[in-house]
Amino acid sequence: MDFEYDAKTEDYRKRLLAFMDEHVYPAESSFHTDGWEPPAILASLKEAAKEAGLWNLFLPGEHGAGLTNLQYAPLAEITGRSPAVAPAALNCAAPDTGNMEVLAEFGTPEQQERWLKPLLAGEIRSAFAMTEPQVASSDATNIGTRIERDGDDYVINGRKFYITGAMNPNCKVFIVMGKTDPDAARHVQQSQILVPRDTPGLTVKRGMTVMGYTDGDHGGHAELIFENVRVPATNLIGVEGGGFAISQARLGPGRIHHCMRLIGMAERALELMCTRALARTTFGKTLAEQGVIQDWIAESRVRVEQARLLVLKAAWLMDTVGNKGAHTEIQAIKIVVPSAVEWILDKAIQTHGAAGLSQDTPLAGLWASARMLRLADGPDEVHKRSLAHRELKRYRSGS
Ligand SMILES: Cc1cc2nc3c(=O)[nH]c(=O)nc-3n(C[C@H](O)[C@H](O)[C@H](O)COP(=O)(O)OP(=O)(O)OC[C@H]3O[C@@H](n4cnc5c(N)ncnc54)[C@H](O)[C@@H]3O)c2cc1C
Repeated sequence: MDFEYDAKTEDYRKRLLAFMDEHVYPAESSFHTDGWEPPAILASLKEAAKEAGLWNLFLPGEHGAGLTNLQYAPLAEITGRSPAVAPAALNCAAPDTGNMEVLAEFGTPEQQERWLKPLLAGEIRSAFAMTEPQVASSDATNIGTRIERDGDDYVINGRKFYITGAMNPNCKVFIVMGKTDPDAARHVQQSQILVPRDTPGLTVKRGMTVMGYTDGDHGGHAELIFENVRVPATNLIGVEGGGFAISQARLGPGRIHHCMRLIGMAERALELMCTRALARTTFGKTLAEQGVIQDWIAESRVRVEQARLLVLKAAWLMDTVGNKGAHTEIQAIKIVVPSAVEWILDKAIQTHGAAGLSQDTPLAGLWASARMLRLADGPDEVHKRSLAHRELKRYRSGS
């Protein structure tokens, strides 16, 4: 087993680390806004990233940088050190990454020309609208929004919430999941369709915070109302009834990208924890000399290494046996990594005392991100249920 990065990954890492020092960390304070608008500095960061050849790193194949998951993992980790700034600057931010993957894989040439091209160029943003406030959306078969065929159009009615990116005025298109045939078999009732933001009948009702944070450009989550929203039938992605299968295809990469970035968040938290522990003295000793703090530091290092190894294994499996073959490991990392990183952030906050809860360090915002990732892209319990089913299947008689 070879634990070294290959030459291409090393080259990207070196350039990305320099980009973080030169552009990303100095821009962080400009991203601390209470509003929903993307900070003005983002446009110049994107130009700098393009110039540095650090663009669309997440996307394998002809449309992106052509990196494998294993090559992208350590790079996404580095961007996770500043998750509100770096992924957006490099055009590697959710939910656009998943939407670009869907359009690259399932989009028609016309859909790719109209939406994928400007997304790849970083000219517009997009959102993915599945979750609904009225139903338990962790079970995607509950989704009730109707997408009904009417002549050459589809007409959409429904309500969505926590739709990431929708508060950003530059978010020009939504991929909406809804039911085209409620009477079909459970997993072929749903379809996905492209809805331009300015379509009549679509209302961005309100912004939704995450534990009080607007999430700015990184999130900007919103509640949406669809009232007789009419789009041409050619806006359907793939085939009628294919929505569930498309969701499954997008979630594998989306989940691992989140986990890769979480590792970077944990590394940053550990760095801050150690620096603070060495700098503060209580009761005649530095915090770094207190046994309990040493325990947190050691535990943090061990947990982050375990998490990283599991993420890298999942990435390697996605490259070698495909996303489907890596299903168990993708679920495993979605269960393990947000919790591990939430724990590390909690200890880093505690080490900082009151300052850890304030806007003077990035820790409180990072903690909220780790906490929300125990829900977003599926709650822990749902991943555990599905992993346990697969594990039990191995021992059922006759299987
Ligand atoms: C910050 C943030 C951003 C998001 N962005 C998007 C987005 O861009 N687009 C989008 O469509 N959605 C988005 N979501 C929504 C997210 O995907 C859903 O919240 C998630 O899938 C859970 O659905 P729910 O909220 O309806 O919870 P429910 O389905 O009502 O579940 C509630 C709780 O029930 C428990 N539970 C559920 N099933 C089981 C089970 N089988 N066994 C045991 N316990 C169970 C879990 O503890 C779960 O947390 C986002 C959410 C957040 C917080």
